[in-house]
Amino acid sequence: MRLIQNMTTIAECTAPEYSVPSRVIKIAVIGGSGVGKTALVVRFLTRRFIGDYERNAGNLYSREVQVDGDPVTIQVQDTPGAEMTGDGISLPDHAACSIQWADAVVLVYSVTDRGSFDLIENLHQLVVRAGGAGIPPVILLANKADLLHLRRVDSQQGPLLAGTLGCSFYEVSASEDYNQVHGAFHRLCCQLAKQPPSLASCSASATTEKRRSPLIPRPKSPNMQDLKRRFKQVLSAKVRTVTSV
Ligand SMILES: Nc1nc2c(ncn2[C@@H]2O[C@H](COP(=O)(O)OP(=O)(O)OP(=O)(O)O)[C@@H](O)[C@H]2O)c(=O)[nH]1
Repeated sequence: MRLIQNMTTIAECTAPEYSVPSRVIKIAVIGGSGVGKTALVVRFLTRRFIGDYERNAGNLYSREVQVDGDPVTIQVQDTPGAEMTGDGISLPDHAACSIQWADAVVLVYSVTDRGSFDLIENLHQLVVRAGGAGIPPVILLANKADLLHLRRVDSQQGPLLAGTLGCSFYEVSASEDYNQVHGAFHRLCCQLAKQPPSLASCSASATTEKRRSPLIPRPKSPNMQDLKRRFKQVLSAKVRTVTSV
């Protein structure tokens, strides 16, 4: 019951009803496995940090928010983790499709995982190749900044890499700091919302449609139900723990 009340509060804060159709902004979140992609997306959209997630199958989350006073529907595509293999990078099909679909890409590594940092340049190349003439805006997020004792990527390396790639950089902690996470995503949304509809996405964006091959399946449909299910799972796990003590 408490959970439902909380969800209602979140919905009231961030998803008011609008009478005019809102602009749609599509963001794909890409990175190595376990870097906190899901945690970041859920933190941004719900303010909450949930410690445990099933391995990522690639959910699409959708929410209406206000950007500079205008209603905007933000769709955030969470993706399965990329990995480095002997012959290069292995990116699940779903993540590759998401790059084609998105208006903007959030590249994520964990400061505790050197391998995830080493993937970023290759992932950026994939984004550039998928974008063709119209490379989408990209931001680089270094997550898990709270785990100081486990740090494997120096704090100067992220900004340096971002400078080389020509994208903005944010070091964040999904677990400790909502404002950092929100700030990074929100600035990206503002940037996209300022672009004219022909460049940023609206429901029938010409640019996005051009980049999307008819053979590429669309990412999974909007899934707030899945979020609610996860909250319930976490809540019932906590209740079980309390009962068993
Ligand atoms: N300490 C700390 N842990 C985090 C942070 N972000 C995520 N985690 C933890 O890291 C683990 C992986 O987080 P996920 O959000 O599932 O990562 P993912 O990138 O979606 O993982 P895959 O689904 O395997 O691709 C979970 O145990 C999270 O609780 C953070 O900022 N700080």
